[in-house]
Amino acid sequence: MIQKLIEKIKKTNAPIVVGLDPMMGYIPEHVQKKAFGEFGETLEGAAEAIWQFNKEIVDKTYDLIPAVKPQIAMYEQFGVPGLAAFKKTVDYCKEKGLVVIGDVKRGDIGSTSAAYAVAHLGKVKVGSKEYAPFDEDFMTINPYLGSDGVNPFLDVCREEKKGLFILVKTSNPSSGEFQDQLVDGRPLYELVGEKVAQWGEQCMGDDYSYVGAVVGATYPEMGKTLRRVMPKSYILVPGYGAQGGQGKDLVHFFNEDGLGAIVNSSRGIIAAYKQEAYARYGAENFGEASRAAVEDMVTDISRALAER
Ligand SMILES: O=C(O)c1cc(=O)[nH]c(=O)n1[C@@H]1O[C@H](COP(=O)(O)O)[C@@H](O)[C@H]1O
Repeated sequence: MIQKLIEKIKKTNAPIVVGLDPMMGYIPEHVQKKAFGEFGETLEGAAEAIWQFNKEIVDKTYDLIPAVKPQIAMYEQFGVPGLAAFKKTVDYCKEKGLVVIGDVKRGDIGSTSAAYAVAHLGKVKVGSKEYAPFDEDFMTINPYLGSDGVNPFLDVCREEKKGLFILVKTSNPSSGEFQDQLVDGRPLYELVGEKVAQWGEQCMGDDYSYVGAVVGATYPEMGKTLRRVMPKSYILVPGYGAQGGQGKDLVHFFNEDGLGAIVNSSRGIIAAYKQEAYARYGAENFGEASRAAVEDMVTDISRALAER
């Protein structure tokens, strides 16, 4: 799957991910109204609104981008219908040829991690049959429990040729509270980065491992160090746009080959129509506004990479 991701990045010339985080407040009135008209103001109505919103954004952007990252919390809050909308979104994006990164941030003791790995990347046995329940291409995981909590994910990745993005240094303001603590004089995130590089060696594609890392765009200096610590790991970089990250902050997340990083923007793309820069599109044309925001993001990152 890392190979497919790299091929798609090269083909689109766009090392970006559109984050499908459909909070209700971002879904235009007319989409909500139609869904509620059909299903009422119910969890089913909310799930339908989410699905219609996602579909329009995907239809308007899929030819420009390699990958999407649906964040499961935004769906889960609407219960079982919300999760069905998550699955429908995953399947539709795959039909459109996109790589799907399930942002599910799992991780537990080994036996529980194994079940999470099966749910999102692998296959579950039911009697004599096997099913791929959510079937994303990559998933995000939290490594806080250590190797025996991570190994079940690595096993499923090797079997299925799928991939992981492991939290190393997160983009949020408090991420330093634990992640920057010094352990034998070195920050914890660096030790986790080293571990990701080791786990990644067990899961190598041609040039890159299919075990990647998450490092926030909001910490560019740390990104520079972590790029060196994990040379063969793809870095998923959230924090662009709504959290303040810009193209110029991102150049050190990339390797010399121009690969090695993929930058996520969620609100900056899916809620573009609410921003002044794209207000001319109006809520009716929110998909077109997202397309314009994708084009601007790609230009910003390409320019920064060309100038480095
Ligand atoms: O794993 C992630 O994707 C993630 C890690 C991190 O450190 N920071 C972070 O913002 N994210 C996710 O990336 C997305 C960022 O959304 P925007 O700030 O709207 O672009 C959300 O889905 C977050 O859950």
